[in-house]
Amino acid sequence: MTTRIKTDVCILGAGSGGLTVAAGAVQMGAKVVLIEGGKMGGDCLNYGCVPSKAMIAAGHHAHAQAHSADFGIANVTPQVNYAAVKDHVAGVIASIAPHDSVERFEGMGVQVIQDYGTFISQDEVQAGDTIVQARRFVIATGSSPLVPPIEGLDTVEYHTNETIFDLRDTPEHLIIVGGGPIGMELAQAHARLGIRVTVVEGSKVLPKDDPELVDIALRNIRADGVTIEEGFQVARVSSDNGITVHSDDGRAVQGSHLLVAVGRKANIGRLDLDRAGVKHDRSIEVDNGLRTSNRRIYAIGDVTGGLQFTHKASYDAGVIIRSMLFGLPSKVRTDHIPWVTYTDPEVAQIGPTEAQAQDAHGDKLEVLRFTFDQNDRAQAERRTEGLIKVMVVSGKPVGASIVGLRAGELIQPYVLAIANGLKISALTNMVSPYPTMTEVTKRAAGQYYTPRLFENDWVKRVVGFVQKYLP
Ligand SMILES: Cc1cc2nc3c(=O)[nH]c(=O)nc-3n(C[C@H](O)[C@H](O)[C@H](O)COP(=O)(O)OP(=O)(O)OC[C@H]3O[C@@H](n4cnc5c(N)ncnc54)[C@H](O)[C@@H]3O)c2cc1C
Ligand SMILES: NC(=O)c1ccc[n+]([C@@H]2O[C@H](COP(=O)([O-])OP(=O)(O)OC[C@H]3O[C@@H](n4cnc5c(N)ncnc54)[C@H](O)[C@@H]3O)[C@@H](O)[C@H]2O)c1
Repeated sequence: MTTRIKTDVCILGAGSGGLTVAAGAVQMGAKVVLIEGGKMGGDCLNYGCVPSKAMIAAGHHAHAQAHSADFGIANVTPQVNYAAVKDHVAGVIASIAPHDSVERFEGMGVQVIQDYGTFISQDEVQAGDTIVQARRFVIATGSSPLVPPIEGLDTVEYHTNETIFDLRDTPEHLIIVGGGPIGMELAQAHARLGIRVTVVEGSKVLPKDDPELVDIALRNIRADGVTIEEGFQVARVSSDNGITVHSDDGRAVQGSHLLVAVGRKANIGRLDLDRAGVKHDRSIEVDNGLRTSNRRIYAIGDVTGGLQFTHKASYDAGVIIRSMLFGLPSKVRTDHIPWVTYTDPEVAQIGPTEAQAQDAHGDKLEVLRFTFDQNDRAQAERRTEGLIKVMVVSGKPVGASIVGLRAGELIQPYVLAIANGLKISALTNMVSPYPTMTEVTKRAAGQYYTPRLFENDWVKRVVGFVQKYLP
């Protein structure tokens, strides 16, 4: 028997985006229905950010055991139990899961339906036996691993981010197809756990980041034992001697396990978007207020393509809550969205890279640089390999790139500055506690004033003159 529900807001997908809308909307007084077909928490909690960062943490501990001699502590070969590492990963997911659970959201007053939703008209969605009619819908159905039609791939057992965290048998040699953030984070984590790893990448590794910074990260990743084959476009996979991947130019790599990490595809297959009047190609088209071609329907997060990060999905949620609940105009922006690849060292970016800023701003661009070897805390940690670049236009930072220990934390002052349109002086006015790594962010900003104050004849003449007459 079919049940009908009328509500203010109906959200499809309980990942980072959908959960943020649900929690915000219900706590501000809207009637909310949340439809989730898979696991509460979506990709980030179950197959993405959380398990990958938990694996990286395990890899970090193993690496520290093997690299302590410089601190006067004998190196030991880590005894890694891969299945126990996976228990740790599952434990971390389980500890966060209650926060995203059906119970917590029902406790807030959200009606949760655990099934996949499909539009049956312009203002109705069916999920199982329930039809939901809503004033506004939010599509937050995320993305799935893209598995390209590579010849022979279907003849071998391969993993994606949806299965690799459940693998408990230690791979002897893991081949990773794709040198994007998923590939590189998991490559280094596995190598540090003592597993032989080869990354095969069709073009260049981490192509969206500044190549000068990527080179610094890659030196360390290679030093951890990861073999990286660039310009290796996988054209065929065969099952001779385990698994062999073949490039389009005749190279081959043979291994025991295969992880495919070559990008994402938007989860739109089950939605029947044409019936809802929602325009789409491979992802959902939205305007600058995140509305689809059906004005009652918004789309947020990975399903819209573009920047595919948890914090972007949550940010989108904030943008639409304003227009959906209060009827106020609300526009999305992306110039202040950072991203971090959690390799060691981390690579962090906000705004344009140096090359992109050069194209956009030409002569108006100033690039400030500061290296980690000038930071005392980095010296104490023996982590002096690192670089920050800040792209400045008319006295304001428009972008920043950092590679180095905890770059993802260090970029935050620039995230604050760019989000609020602050001048570079806002960073130099900051007094950083000594000795902290974050001092590099202030010292980089300080480079803006170095030529203006210390290499300036006019300043020198004024100081000389004032000194003559000062009592
Ligand atoms: C390995 C990996 C590591 C990552 N690491 C990071 C990181 O460190 N930092 C970062 O910011 N981002 C990271 N990401 C990206 C991040 O996971 C995504 O950007 C984020 O999860 C997107 O959130 P979302 O709400 O758009 O979609 P999702 O989290 O994918 O949630 C969508 C939900 O919708 C459900 N659904 C789909 N179709 C329907 C339907 N028809 N009806 C009902 N429900 C449906 C799905 O089951 C899913 O639960 C990582 C991704 C991967 C794969
Ligand atoms: N730290 C983070 O924030 C984080 C971590 C992981 C994932 N993510 C998100 O997930 C998204 C997807 O990550 P991803 O690494 O799967 O995708 P990606 O698109 O960033 O990288 C995929 C790589 O695979 C390569 N490739 C494609 N086909 C190939 C082939 N046949 N042979 C060899 N190489 C091939 C591409 O050249 C590309 O460099 C990211 O763009 C990001 O938005 C974020």
